[in-house]
Amino acid sequence: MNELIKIEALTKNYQRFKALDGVNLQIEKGKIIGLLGPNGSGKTTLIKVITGLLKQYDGKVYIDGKLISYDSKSVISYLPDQLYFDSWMKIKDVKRYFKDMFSDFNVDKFDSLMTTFKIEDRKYIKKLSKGNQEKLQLALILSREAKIYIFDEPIGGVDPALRDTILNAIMAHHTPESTIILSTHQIYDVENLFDQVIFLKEGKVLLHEDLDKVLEASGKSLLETFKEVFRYV
Ligand SMILES: Nc1ncnc2c1ncn2[C@@H]1O[C@H](COP(=O)(O)OP(=O)(O)OP(=O)(O)O)[C@@H](O)[C@H]1O
Repeated sequence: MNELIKIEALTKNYQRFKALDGVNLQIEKGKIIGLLGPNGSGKTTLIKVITGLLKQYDGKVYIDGKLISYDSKSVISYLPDQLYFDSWMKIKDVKRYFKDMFSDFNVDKFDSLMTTFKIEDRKYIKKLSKGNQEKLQLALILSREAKIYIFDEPIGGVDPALRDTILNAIMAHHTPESTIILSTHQIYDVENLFDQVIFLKEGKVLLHEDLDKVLEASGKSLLETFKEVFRYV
């Protein structure tokens, strides 16, 4: 089965505000997908639904062929953008925690990523720089042998050199069996990585298409296309 995520008529209201409005999506395996849209378009809300953090909504969400449930977490590797660690925790503690929590957590992969990122095990997480915290988060996500990897702004607020390191690590760990969903505003840096893009606007899917087709139809870069589609009046 090629379909890893299927979403039918998904609507999410926050009180009377519609954050997601009748979203239908089918996401296949083996893809790298850019989830793009302006501030407030519903990207994080959609990610929270797919990852099971938000449970109150209308519509149906299937993960790996089954209606979303607590078990769906076993095929999705995701960390919320705000990570909360106790002040006593060192990297080796969070590694142990992940090993206990997720049977698919690959310790060797984690250690190798931390070596690549030059971060030592005995460091306190709270004392890491923002960039190193981003790298730790990335290593935790990538070290699971999951089917779906979701990144919400993995390169927000990091320097351009680190951006490349992070994007290279994501690319290096991608397999034909897994799908990556990457939400970002840094379109210029990532547009060559995507197989497909999803444009969200005011809670609706404006476009879900192969990147090649989008570029061919517009005759412009993805960044230029994005700016044109979402231009503020
Ligand atoms: N808990 C909440 N209560 C009320 N409104 C919310 C809540 N969470 C999100 N919203 C609203 O829902 C809309 C979609 O928010 P969401 O965070 O999904 O957008 P986004 O596309 O991820 O934005 P950004 O690019 O700025 O991160 C926004 O208008 C936001 O203000």
